[in-house]
Amino acid sequence: MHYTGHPTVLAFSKCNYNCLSFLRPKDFPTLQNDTFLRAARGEETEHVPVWCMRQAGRYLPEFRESRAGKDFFDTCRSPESCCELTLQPLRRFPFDAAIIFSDILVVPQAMGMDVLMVAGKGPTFPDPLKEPEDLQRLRTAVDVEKELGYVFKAITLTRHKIEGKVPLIGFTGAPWTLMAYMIEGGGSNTYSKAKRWLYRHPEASHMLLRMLTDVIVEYLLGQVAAGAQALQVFDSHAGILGPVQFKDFSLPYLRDIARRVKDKLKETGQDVPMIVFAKDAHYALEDLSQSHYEVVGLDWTIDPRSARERTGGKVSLQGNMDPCALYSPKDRISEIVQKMVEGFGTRGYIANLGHGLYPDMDPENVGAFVEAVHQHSKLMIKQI
Ligand SMILES: Cc1c2[nH]c(c1CCC(=O)O)Cc1[nH]c(c(CCC(=O)O)c1C)Cc1[nH]c(c(CCC(=O)O)c1C)Cc1[nH]c(c(C)c1CCC(=O)O)C2
Repeated sequence: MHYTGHPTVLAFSKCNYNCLSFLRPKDFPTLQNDTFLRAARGEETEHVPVWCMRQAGRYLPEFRESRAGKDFFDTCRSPESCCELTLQPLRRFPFDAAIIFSDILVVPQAMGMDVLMVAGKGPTFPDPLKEPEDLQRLRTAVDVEKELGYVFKAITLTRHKIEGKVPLIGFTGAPWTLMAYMIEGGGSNTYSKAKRWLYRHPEASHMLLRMLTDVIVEYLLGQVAAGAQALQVFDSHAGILGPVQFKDFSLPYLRDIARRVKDKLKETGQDVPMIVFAKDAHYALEDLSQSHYEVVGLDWTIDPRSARERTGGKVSLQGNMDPCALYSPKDRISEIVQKMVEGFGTRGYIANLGHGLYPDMDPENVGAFVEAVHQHSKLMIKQI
């Protein structure tokens, strides 16, 4: 990493994590490209902003090199590493936003659960929640600053090091998605252990979801205080629920998170756009567009025009190219992007993929995607 310029940052590079406290969330460099923030608020832009979920990831050789031989969660706990990994994609592509490198599973860790990242298997909980009694194992009053302060430090450091080029997005997992991991113990095709709780132990399920919601609200507020300029809530396993269970076990908590975060931020005169990404929950689009989030993120199973109709202009939309379209030749990517942007329209729209980038994707094609969004949208906006 090259630390240049500001003397405090220079000093920082020589010290370790423990002496980061002097690096306060203040005097951040002026934001030069606010296209993403304007689009989130439905304001006019000169081009459609674009970023990719998992833009800091294994498809980049420099990411693989930085991560080599290091434990995943040790990397998450190192603000310097998180900062470097967040900045890597920005050095290659003109993305309009950065997302802090971290993971949604740091929240269950903060609540007292062990989570390991096992190569070839993914996230693994050695001791998942099995029965409602297991809720007693969780910390009741989580000291978010103490348990997750390392994420806040990573955000503050990164916001300085981005030098105002683009806004920095903070994020969290949604209560249902985190609950699913905590009970399942890892990834699953059916999430049937977690869904079993919903049918068999609805009260305990709501108790766990409420506990998660309380931690998430504080966590998101801490991220904003540390320098996050937008927030995304990932409900990656929303689709497995179906409309009835989503309305009962996910939506109320997603709403509660947005309302509580916004109410608190209003007290201090802050306004930070919030994005909800409930993957495969197309059945809930109408509800999601009235859930206090400025932006609704979409996976690729939703047609852009019908998403616009169903959300009735109430929110900005983000998404939703099939990540696998990046396996196409570059001219085909450009055509697919053009259709997508035409479908969504250029106002109140943030281009993204419908889910994260995969490790075997060609960085050059990611570059072609970003360029196509900028190029087509600039032309379309000029013609309006
Ligand atoms: C479900 C979920 C997780 N983590 C996350 C989600 C929600 C988004 C989604 O639906 O994908 C969120 C996440 N995880 C990561 C980010 C970083 C920011 C970014 O998008 O660039 C974000 C936003 C880094 C990461 N998190 C992870 C990686 C890859 C592992 C590595 O770097 O060694 C990255 C870049 C690990 C991870 N962490 C998780 C999974 C399923 C995996 C993949 C495991 C595997 O493929 O082996 C849990």
